[in-house]
Amino acid sequence: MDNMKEKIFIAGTDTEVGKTFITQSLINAILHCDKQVFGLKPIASGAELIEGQWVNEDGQKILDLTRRSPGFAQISYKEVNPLTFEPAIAPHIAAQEAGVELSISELNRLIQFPQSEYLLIEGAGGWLTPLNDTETYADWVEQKGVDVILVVGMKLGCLNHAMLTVRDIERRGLKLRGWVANFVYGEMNRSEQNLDWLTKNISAPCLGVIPFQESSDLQDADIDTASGLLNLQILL
Ligand SMILES: Nc1ncnc2c1ncn2[C@@H]1O[C@H](COP(=O)(O)OP(=O)(O)OP(=O)(O)O)[C@@H](O)[C@H]1O
Ligand SMILES: C[C@H](N)[C@H](N)CCCCCC(=O)O
Ligand SMILES: [Mg+2]
Repeated sequence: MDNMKEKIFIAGTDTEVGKTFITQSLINAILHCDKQVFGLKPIASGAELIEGQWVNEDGQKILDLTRRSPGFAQISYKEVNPLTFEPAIAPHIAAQEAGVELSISELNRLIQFPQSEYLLIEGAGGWLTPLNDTETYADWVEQKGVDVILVVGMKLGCLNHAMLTVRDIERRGLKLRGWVANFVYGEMNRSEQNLDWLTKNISAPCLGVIPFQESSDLQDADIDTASGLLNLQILL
């Protein structure tokens, strides 16, 4: 029986805006509600060889949390991150260099959505990250018809990045479930006014405002803090 309630793609206004941190925080929050959740990082670039396996940091972080979910303690790295490229560059270039096909059909071949109450899928880079010369990651999301949560990296320039992304998500007929303001770059001038503008201009709800976390390497405590600031009501 299909017990899947929610399938959500975590998009960002750019690379390094906190998609992984917010994905971890969402998984953590869902686990605290005693729900089953599986995190996927289908495509990752930037990896190191560990015991004969290419491992990406995002993939490992999402695997570690997913393994805490009921029934998923034994899942393998590849189940979370099937496509891993060594250099930390645009995935379509990394794939080309590695002689690996990166396409919608290849994603569909490699990824069978696991049976889980919640499925969170972290993208790579921004919304229109290419898969190849003709397809983007967003095209795959559109084909799968999954809902989207957008992580906005709060900085000067993010209003434009956020609205371009929101408009393209909506143009594709996808549902934007909400957005998260992540102060990943530290303080921002006129942050309140910027938050206010985003709130007025994005029709989907703001699920949380996450302050800059001081720890140099984000730990479980930071994930707990962010989880506590996320409003999951729309998902539960
Ligand atoms: N609120 C925050 N406060 C402090 N540091 C943060 C915050 N959010 C994220 N970071 C840090 O910023 C960096 C980028 O975050 P993260 O890896 O989650 O970005 P990303 O959008 O997933 O990037 P990618 O496109 O590579 O997947 C990481 O070092 C992370 O620990
Ligand atoms: C390596 C990096 N951290 C991400 N995983 C991939 C970023 C892809 C960006 C593509 C682009 O230029 O828009
Ligand atoms: Mg990431």
